[in-house]
Amino acid sequence: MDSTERHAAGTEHPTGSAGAGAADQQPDWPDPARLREVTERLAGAPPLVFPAECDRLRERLGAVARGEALLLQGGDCAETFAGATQESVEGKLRTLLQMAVVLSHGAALPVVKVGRMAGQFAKPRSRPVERQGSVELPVYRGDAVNGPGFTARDRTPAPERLGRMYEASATTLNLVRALTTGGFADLAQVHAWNRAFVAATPGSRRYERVADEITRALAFLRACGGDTRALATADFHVSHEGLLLDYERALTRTDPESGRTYATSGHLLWIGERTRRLDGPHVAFFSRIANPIAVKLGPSTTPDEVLRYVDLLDPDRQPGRLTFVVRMGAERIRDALPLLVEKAASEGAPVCWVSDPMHGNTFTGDDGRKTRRLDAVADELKGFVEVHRTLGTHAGGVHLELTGEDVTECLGGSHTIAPEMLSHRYESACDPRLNPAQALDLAFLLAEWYRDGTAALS
Ligand SMILES: O=C[C@H](O)[C@H](O)COP(=O)(O)O
Ligand SMILES: C=C(OP(=O)(O)O)C(=O)O
Ligand SMILES: [Mn+2]
Repeated sequence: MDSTERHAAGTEHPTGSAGAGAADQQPDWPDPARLREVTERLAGAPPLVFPAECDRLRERLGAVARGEALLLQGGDCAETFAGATQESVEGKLRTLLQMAVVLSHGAALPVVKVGRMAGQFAKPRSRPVERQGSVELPVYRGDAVNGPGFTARDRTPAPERLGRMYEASATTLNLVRALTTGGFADLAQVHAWNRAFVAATPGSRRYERVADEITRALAFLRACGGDTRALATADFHVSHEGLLLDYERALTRTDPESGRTYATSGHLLWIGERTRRLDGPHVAFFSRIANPIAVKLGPSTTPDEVLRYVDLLDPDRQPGRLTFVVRMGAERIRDALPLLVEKAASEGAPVCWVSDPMHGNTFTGDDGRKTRRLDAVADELKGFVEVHRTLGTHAGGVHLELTGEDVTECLGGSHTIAPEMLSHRYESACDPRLNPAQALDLAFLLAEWYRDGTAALS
């Protein structure tokens, strides 16, 4: 058996198939032979990301763990193959870069930018099937698995989609790399976009103050002989939920220099709330890859579980290796988070704490669409910052579902989206995303909380 075959076979693979029981949330592939063919091909394909890039992100996240930087992570809930276009990738990048400038100014810290991009094609779901009238079909699990149309043909999991996931990820990464090393990320240009947003935003006096300060800071930088183009190369990495273990195992590679094994499907992978079973195959797989990794923590998480994740996933206590992304809901964050943070701090675990204020605040509106109120999202984020301020720990950043297009999927914001507007442009393949104005609203609020504290601000 050559190394390619070993990768595909699983049992002798460096990331193995350990972990009790079957992996949660895996598709019911109807044709295992076809699945094997596809994963064997992927096991011989070039890596999408390289070990040195993953190590670099881990170092940058080490600064977040030490309180010297912030993490901004964002992108679609579910990427689609059709969405791997220049326009769509540019829009998300632009929004994230704009947010990063605002946050960096507010917190006076560098911002580590990570897209939910170039691999976010698979979804865990609450229910395995969807029923419409008397017809029941497998639920849509992301373009990596099946199609969104409510037909048996679309909904049958098709392994060749894993090959298309690899290709769409490569296309997206190519765009990300080109855009972040070209003039697109020039700080002066990004700030000009922010000024345009502020000018077009109703009641934006508070934003104007921040935008004026950034304008002055840029003028000062130039006066000192600095060059905003020197900042044009944005350090940008990509991430996704490492959900489909067949795909992830096929794309692991062992670095001949260090002998360490990396998932090469993305720089950072995370374990979702639905697959974080301590004795499960996802945790076992993640314990064997050297990438920076994250775990989503929902409201049922206990302090002891937090410690077990640290022991299993970051036994060397390496700053930047492990990030906890908390998604409790606005009503629970202030009660549920302190015990978890205190437990990790008392053990000296050098983890990053990041808020996902989206997934605990989803509800289904009268028209049957999933949505989120920006007020609730902001409230959870504020609660997250408050908890850390009270404990004297570092609120390490934010993880958001957002898009660069003017969609109408979440409610509220300074360009108010009202419930009757949801149908205008609801395009998400899964969960409702912030549009660029809502994402920037949140960035300006968060920047104020970092700068001035949360107490004095509404
Ligand atoms: O993105 C997260 C989950 O996949 C999503 O919230 C699940 O949605 P569902 O409850 O509609 O299955
Ligand atoms: C599935 C997701 O979140 P969670 O695992 O936190 O529910 C997600 O980030 O899209
Ligand atoms: Mn989601």
